[in-house]
Amino acid sequence: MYSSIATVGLSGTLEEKITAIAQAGFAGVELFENDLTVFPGSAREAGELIRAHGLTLVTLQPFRDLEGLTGTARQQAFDRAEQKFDLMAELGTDLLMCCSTLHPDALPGLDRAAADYAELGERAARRGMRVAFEALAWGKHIHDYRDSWEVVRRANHPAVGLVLDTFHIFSRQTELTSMANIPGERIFLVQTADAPRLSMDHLSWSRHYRCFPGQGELNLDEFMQRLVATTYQGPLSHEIFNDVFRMGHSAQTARDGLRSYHLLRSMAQPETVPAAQPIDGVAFVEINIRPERADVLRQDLRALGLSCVGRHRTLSAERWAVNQLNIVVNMEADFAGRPAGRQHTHVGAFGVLVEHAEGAVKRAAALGFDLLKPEAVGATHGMTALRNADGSLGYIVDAAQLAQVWAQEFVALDAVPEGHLVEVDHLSLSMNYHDYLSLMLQYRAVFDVVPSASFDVTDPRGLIQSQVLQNRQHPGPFRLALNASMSPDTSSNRFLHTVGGSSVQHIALRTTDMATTVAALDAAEVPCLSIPQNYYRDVQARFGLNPAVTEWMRSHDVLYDADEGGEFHQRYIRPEQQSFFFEVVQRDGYLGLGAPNAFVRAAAQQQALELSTAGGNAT
Ligand SMILES: O=C(O)c1ccc(O)c(O)c1
Ligand SMILES: [Mg+2]
Repeated sequence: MYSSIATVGLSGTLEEKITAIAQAGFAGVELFENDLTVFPGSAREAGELIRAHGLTLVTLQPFRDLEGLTGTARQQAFDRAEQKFDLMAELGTDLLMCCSTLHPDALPGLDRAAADYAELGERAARRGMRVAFEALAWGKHIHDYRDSWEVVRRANHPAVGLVLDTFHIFSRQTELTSMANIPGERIFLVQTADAPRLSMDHLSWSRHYRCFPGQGELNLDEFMQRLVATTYQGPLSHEIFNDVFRMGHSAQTARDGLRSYHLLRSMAQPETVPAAQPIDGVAFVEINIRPERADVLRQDLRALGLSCVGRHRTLSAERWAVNQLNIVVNMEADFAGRPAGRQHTHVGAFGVLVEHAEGAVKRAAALGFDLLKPEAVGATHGMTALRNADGSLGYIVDAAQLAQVWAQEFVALDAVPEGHLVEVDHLSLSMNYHDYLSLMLQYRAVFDVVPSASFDVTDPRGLIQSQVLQNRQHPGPFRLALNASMSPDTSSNRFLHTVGGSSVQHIALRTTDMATTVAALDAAEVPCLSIPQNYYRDVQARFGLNPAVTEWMRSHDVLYDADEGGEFHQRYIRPEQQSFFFEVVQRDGYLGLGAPNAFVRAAAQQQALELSTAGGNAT
């Protein structure tokens, strides 16, 4: 099998698409005919462009509405096909990909379709060409791969083969066991796509929401195993119709496409790549801050019960800790490997804990992800980092390495205190829309984490799409919320503008005793996000708590939720001040991240912003 991608999946002109595809390292490309139609040169020049970039032109696609016609309509369909064969000769490809018909006059019948394809195959063969037949999920008569295979089988012509497209197969929930009946050499093309599970018509779902394998929810693992069993040897070609991919950033999209291809190959041959490991928690969060601003942060950390337990031996950086919670306050003006263009205080890096860091790093490298090796930037801590699409770093670290980092990189100042705060509960990233699927792929491909269903947070200025990556064994120790918004003024996009790019927007810290943590924050006069009063009327009505409990939450701006696992309390501190902010949570068996409260938080942030702007206090 070899890598390929359809031009429809990228943004830009044909030349831009081909450049991005070649630079990412693909071997082949499917030419979507619209891209040829608007190409300013001839078909021959388009073919030369593709070959000059070292790519194989896998197929011209799609050819539509061939089978099931009679009389002149049938004749015209074959004439049209002959003209596409002329085009293919000039382009330099031998395969025409044909979709099952949507023609209003097309008649049903597998034998009729098989006879049409036998004739098309015969015409193609005369010119040294081949045709491949695909069942569209919304095909008029043929919308199931078992039927398209039956057409190919009955056509019984060496120049007629099958297309398997994972979207069409999974979107109709067709069983995969019948793949075992198809000899690998009769499959001429495999088109790979993933997708979120949505309930909408097949065509709209396919044309707008496809994504790369590893970004959606289809069972591509099983598909790949069954495909290997057929002994198929041809291209694995991503065919992705996606609204975000069409908007731009083709180089990044193409690179992700190749990573996704490596992921598919690893599903087919799991023994070739180290297994994905679960994430056991957030090892540390590193905050980049200018020295003159650090005192406010130190004050907040102290109020939260953290102590400054170490000073970096060579850099202007401090380690603050309590129990398993570690925050590195980095005051270096310019630190190698950090994202460019960030002005404000921001989270420049965080570390994720795995059992064997070396295995996870090897897996990430094998799948083609960008890694920052410590040697490359003259760092002595020994930790390799994934370079997140947002520019921040995701260090991969195991317990032994982490202990060594603290012992060797920092001069110990104090013992790590015990207190009510125990660890990072979750991180919430706000990112550019085009980074969303990129990060999703990275975490899901490298680690054994799974996404929650996607949901929309209603911000006063628009919707924020949100999804949580978490342990497969749920509830587990790791949760990473991904947020992105198409609306320019939502809280997540305001944050992007302030910080100068995607980053961690809030760090949620878990306390075992919210009342004590709140009292300590109040005693230290750490401001918290003011929650609208009406929220508590609704909490009281929904949960029927003791009114005194609700009143305590109201007077302390604590948010509440409960699910089948248990109760949840949250409080946001110093909102908007340092661009990112802390959240303190207490979870007593609760499974989620307080999603039902997210719209209240977004509105409260908007109100806080308006107040601070009106008062001339904007930071
Ligand atoms: O949406 C379409 O029309 C379309 C075209 C070609 C394909 O291979 C496909 O899967 C869908
Ligand atoms: Mg297809």
